[in-house]
Amino acid sequence: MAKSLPLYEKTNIKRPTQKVLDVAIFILLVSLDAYRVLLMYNHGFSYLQTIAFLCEFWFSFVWFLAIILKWNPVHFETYPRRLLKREMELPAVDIFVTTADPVLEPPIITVNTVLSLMALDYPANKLGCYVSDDGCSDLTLYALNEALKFGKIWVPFCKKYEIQVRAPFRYFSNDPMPPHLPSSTQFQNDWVTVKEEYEKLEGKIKEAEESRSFVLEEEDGIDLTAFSNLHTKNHPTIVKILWENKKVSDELPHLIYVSRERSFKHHHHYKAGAMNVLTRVSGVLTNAPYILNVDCDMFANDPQVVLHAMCVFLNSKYDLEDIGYVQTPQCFYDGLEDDPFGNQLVVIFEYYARGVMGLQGPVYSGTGCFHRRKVLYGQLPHHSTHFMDGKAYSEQELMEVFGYSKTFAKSAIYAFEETTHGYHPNSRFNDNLEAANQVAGCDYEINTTWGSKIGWIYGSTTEDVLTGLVIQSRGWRSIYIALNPPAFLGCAPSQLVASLTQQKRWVSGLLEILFSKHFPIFGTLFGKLQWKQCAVYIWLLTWGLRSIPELSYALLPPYCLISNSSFFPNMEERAIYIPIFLFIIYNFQQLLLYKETRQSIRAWWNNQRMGRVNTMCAWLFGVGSVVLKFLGVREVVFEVTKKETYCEADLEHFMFDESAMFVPATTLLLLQLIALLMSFIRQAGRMRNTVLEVICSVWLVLCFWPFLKGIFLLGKGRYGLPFNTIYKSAALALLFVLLCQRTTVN
Ligand SMILES: O=c1ccn([C@@H]2O[C@H](COP(=O)(O)OP(=O)(O)O[C@H]3O[C@H](CO)[C@@H](O)[C@H](O)[C@H]3O)[C@@H](O)[C@H]2O)c(=O)[nH]1
Ligand SMILES: [Mn+2]
Repeated sequence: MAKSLPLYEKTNIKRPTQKVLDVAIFILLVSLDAYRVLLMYNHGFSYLQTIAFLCEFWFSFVWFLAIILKWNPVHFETYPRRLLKREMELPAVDIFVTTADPVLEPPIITVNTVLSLMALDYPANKLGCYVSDDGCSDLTLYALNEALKFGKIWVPFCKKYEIQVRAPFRYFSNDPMPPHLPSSTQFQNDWVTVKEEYEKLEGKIKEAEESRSFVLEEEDGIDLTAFSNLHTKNHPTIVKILWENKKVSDELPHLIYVSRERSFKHHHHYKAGAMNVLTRVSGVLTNAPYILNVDCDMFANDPQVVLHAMCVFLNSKYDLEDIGYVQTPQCFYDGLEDDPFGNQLVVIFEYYARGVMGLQGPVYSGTGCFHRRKVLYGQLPHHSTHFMDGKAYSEQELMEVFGYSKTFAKSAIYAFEETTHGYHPNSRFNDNLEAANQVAGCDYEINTTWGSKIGWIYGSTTEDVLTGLVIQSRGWRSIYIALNPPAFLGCAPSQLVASLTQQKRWVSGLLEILFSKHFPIFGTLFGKLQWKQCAVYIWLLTWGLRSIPELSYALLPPYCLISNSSFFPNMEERAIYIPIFLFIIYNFQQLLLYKETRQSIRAWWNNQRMGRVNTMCAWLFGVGSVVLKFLGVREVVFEVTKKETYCEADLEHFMFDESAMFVPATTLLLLQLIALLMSFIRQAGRMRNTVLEVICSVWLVLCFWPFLKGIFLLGKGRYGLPFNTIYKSAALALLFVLLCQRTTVN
């Protein structure tokens, strides 16, 4: 009987080769540590050996954490057809889309994401789509409203012909009609009409963007006066119901625009603040028991994705007791060939996310994630109705936790009970519009636990990881589902600077969590974070710290070459095989990962090179910005990534700007070159004692090759490194050389 068939199956993935290599590398690392200790034991203390030891010890520690993380990879297969066969009412889902800047995030991108979500294969009366606009732009509102009109032909078209890709810009991107589509004349006519309509929509939005003037027709019933003369960082709440579904399952889902109140007096907590506002606004309007959230560029690429997620949640009552959220991987469209900036994250999601799935479950990564509302409201696992933090709360007490809106407190009670259709199925939005405006206000959170215990947690620019950590510390598990083709597709930064800025923000955000009261070990000691999961979080949160040992280690070869010393075993010692094997096996393993995920050798090289560039540029500065934050000098800010609908050719080149981020990498490169040159002149080919140091230096030069080009292209527009960066780096490099020589004299 269909009813008894499970909605998902969990299988363990076997990766014996990877495991063997992982362990081999770990043994080699430990041997290297032991070698250093023995050396110092026998020959006395040395600064050089101590630094080398500390760095290598750190690398071994990180590797150990990574082994825990990757050890039990798991795959989840979900069966939406079986779900549909179970004759049950599907639960409502509120969908949150966040956008923050109409220039960096062009409205046409947001609109496509919204259209893909409105066209999902799920009863439309069960979906509510909320768009948060932190840019408070009438252009975004206008674009959404136009998109809604187009949606009225797009959604039926997609459903009628079972179109797979439901973001129109992707669907129509191959100009001729896709070959695999039905060939009936009716379809072809429809296809042409819909395409024309989409082009009109695109045209209208483009024109509005360029001319900054547009009119909403009277029949739209939307008043734009709220936007006139407002400051985008200081304005009242604007909530617009663009579409209210009249409980018809094949109509369009609800569509609501929200621009929360902003004021100079209140911190707005970036995306986390926006998500909390959406949680409350949706709470008083639809109050669906499940929440899906995506960034504005992450369109739904599999129309059945909600059904897939529901397979996990609705499989059995037992699952509902402790599954908090379901995360899909972040995948990107139009990735540049061979991933020049190493930001496609394929290996991270395939090996690491699947690995964590075998533990307490994936880390929440901000987009493409389904949460249960009551989990965000602070409920503990294994407590059904009405409980938060294990206690029953009255409406009055709920108002103390959730803020002064009575309507919201009432809705929270429904949320804890997790009724399938959400809140007050018979009321209309208009009845609660006032409450919606109220809960989106700046001061609403004062004296509540929003951002500290409930909702999206404040205090980090990677609010996603922090929120997931808090949820998992309460004992919730999470599930990772990786569909093929990917459930959501978004836009990865297509240029070096944007990519580094993103890395820097991630790293600072992660460190903000590491040095907060949410330090994962507390979650294990005082909460319900499993210890292996704790190791995963430590591995992740310490990303930025890695830049310090990596930088120190990268300085050792040039130091030795300049000062005519060595820190690796020399040719006469058998211990020389340790670093040699380490280097070979490590790179072989990495190559294998790229081969297994069907990426090219070039992609491996680019990623490993970007690994070094990221640590030396972005991560180091990420550490710096957190230090400045803790010194009270400057807050860490959330710099939004620029999004594009398509990528120009020629982007695979490194393009530089005036940013100080490029100084450490350029310095490091110059140092390797000077050191190689000096040692070559001094030893004239007799480099028996420093073979490994030379190899390391050459390897680093290869990693920073694009910077070398940047030096030669000095002044040639964005391809060259700015003069400023070069002379600062040269000065630093010379200083280092002088220091090295002084220490050898002594
Ligand atoms: O004040 C703000 C700043 C950002 N955003 C939104 O946050 C999302 C993510 O911003 P983006 O610039 O795309 O950052 P990414 O680094 O690409 O985002 C990843 O990393 C973030 C921080 O870890 C997560 O929040 C995201 O979900 C995750 O996709 C976008 O939809 C923005 O519109 C806001 O709503 N308000
Ligand atoms: Mn993004």
